[in-house]
Amino acid sequence: MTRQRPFLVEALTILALVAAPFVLPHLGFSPATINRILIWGLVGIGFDLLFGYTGLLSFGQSAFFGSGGMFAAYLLTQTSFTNTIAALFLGTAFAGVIGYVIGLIALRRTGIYFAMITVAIAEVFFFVEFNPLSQYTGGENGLPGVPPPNLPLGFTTLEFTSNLQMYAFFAFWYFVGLVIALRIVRSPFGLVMRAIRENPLRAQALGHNVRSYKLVVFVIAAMYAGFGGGLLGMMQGFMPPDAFMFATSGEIVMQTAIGGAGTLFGPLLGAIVWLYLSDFFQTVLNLGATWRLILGIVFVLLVCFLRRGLAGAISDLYGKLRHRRQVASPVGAAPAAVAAAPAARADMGGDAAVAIKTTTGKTGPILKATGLTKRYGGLLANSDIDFTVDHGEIRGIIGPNGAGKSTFFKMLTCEVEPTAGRIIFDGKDITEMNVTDACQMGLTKSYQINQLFERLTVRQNLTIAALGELRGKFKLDLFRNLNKVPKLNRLVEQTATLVNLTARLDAPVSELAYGEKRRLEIGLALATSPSLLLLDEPLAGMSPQERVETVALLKSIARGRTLVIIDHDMDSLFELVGKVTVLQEGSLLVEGTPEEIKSNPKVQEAYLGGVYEEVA
Ligand SMILES: Nc1ncnc2c1ncn2[C@@H]1O[C@H](COP(=O)(O)OP(=O)(O)OP(=O)(O)O)[C@@H](O)[C@H]1O
Repeated sequence: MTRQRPFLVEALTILALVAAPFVLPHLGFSPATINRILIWGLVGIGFDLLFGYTGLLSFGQSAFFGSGGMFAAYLLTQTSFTNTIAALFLGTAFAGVIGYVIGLIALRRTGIYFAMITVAIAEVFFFVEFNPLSQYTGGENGLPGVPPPNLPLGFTTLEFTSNLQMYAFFAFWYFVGLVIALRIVRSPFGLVMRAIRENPLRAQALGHNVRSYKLVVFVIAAMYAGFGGGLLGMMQGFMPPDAFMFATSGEIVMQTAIGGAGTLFGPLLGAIVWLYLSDFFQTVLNLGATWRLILGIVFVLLVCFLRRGLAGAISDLYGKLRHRRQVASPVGAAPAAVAAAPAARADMGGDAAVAIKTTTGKTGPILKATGLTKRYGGLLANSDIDFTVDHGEIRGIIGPNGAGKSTFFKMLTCEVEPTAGRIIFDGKDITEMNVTDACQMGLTKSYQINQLFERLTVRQNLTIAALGELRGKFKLDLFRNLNKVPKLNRLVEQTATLVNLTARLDAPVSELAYGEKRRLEIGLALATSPSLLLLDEPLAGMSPQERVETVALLKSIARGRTLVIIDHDMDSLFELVGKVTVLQEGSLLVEGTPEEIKSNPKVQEAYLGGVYEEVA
């Protein structure tokens, strides 16, 4: 895994939080603005987990911000409740419950539809706060009289009444919120979140229950928002109804975009810029309503020119400086790289048999499909196919373009539901199963067109696949250290060795050559330790040299495994497989050994059209 300096980020954050109330006032920040920045920064951490790390753009945070804040304020102003910290946590829990219910609805859709549902939800909450629930929320008056935070210690009660005391209280909770979020993003759960952001369909196909992961992150983000809402009420001594306004959600989104999504610190930096400028334009320059126009222009400029936001720009600059320093002192850099290799080998522990499963010595069919049919409207992509694969078999599937090969694979891996027919895998009927459960059972495929996690490294890609195998389809291991998952490193490194990517483990996928990406595509499927692996055109798009290398690789992968391979490169395929199935126009034409297929007149006529004779 990547080398990290433990607690460096946390230590720097503490330093910055301690220095801020003494430094920022000299730069023109009022104490109230500084406190407000912390609240927005904290709410933004939750939003960043949702948007920056999991790729879910929600405009509904105002609903949770308002609900959590109102709940805490209601307890403290309308009941005999006096414990502010308990009220904050109850407000947070309330926001979490609401987040759970809304998440169940909103997460039924993805992309723009998900975002639009969250907009609608924010509006519904705004309406509900002002109308049916106004007797509890104070309607347009909000709830006045919220006490400042206090901490009962038994013998005395600490009161946080002055701006600086409140700052200390907010900074403490900001830090706690940050540490929790850092633990989450460094956990196996956090890596699956990034997988979902990059390629949710592949994450699903690698055995992760994407919907459950999304729901948990949605609830976490709602809880951060609810906690922030509670803090706002205490800071202002009044819970304002405009917490529920859509503008609240909009500001969280904009501040995160300015500061940099997927960084955790981005929302705080964005809040610093946003709140400072809005104060400056309104109170120092007295721009009247024009401040919104100018702030809008500043927002557009920042987002256009700093694509990864302020935090992204700072991290890019730091990366460049580090790179320059390494180039300037190559002697110092080399030993580190060299040292990494033995460490990796040591991690393999010389125990190559442990992680990736091979065949179990079973005999007989591992997969049996009968009458498999897929209809797309009027088009019959697959028609009444009977197909059996035995344990330990290496099967090839060929057929002209459009013969229905990929559709057939999609049905076998439960990516698409057959129109008719049944699929029995390892003795179990999986016809109506989903792709995640099929993968968990040990049936998966590599894709004809690469489906990788592009912005992550090779190691992270393989880790995502291996996590599905080692943790099951869902695990709430939010605070577990990714480096401490048993067998994980070994499984990742064994897979990298199998697909010849050991030297590229820490390279971002976007920097790989095409052939390397194709090998990683196979590696992702392999890292799930499938008992039956389907490879959809593994040689597609490769140069002749890459094909030769990949065929050699596939031969070594094939040892002790059960594989079905689709490919158009018949010479290579016939070298690899023991038996070939030929599809034509969606139907099974013939099955046989490569020699039988080569000489079969039906195949010659219907599929090869004599071409293979020429090649042979
Ligand atoms: N989602 C879909 N909706 C409608 N038609 C589809 C869909 N997927 C595939 N088809 C059609 O089904 C037929 C079989 O497609 P499929 O991709 O399975 O063929 P193939 O043998 O894998 O082709 P190739 O070798 O070019 O990849 C084609 O006519 C294709 O256009």
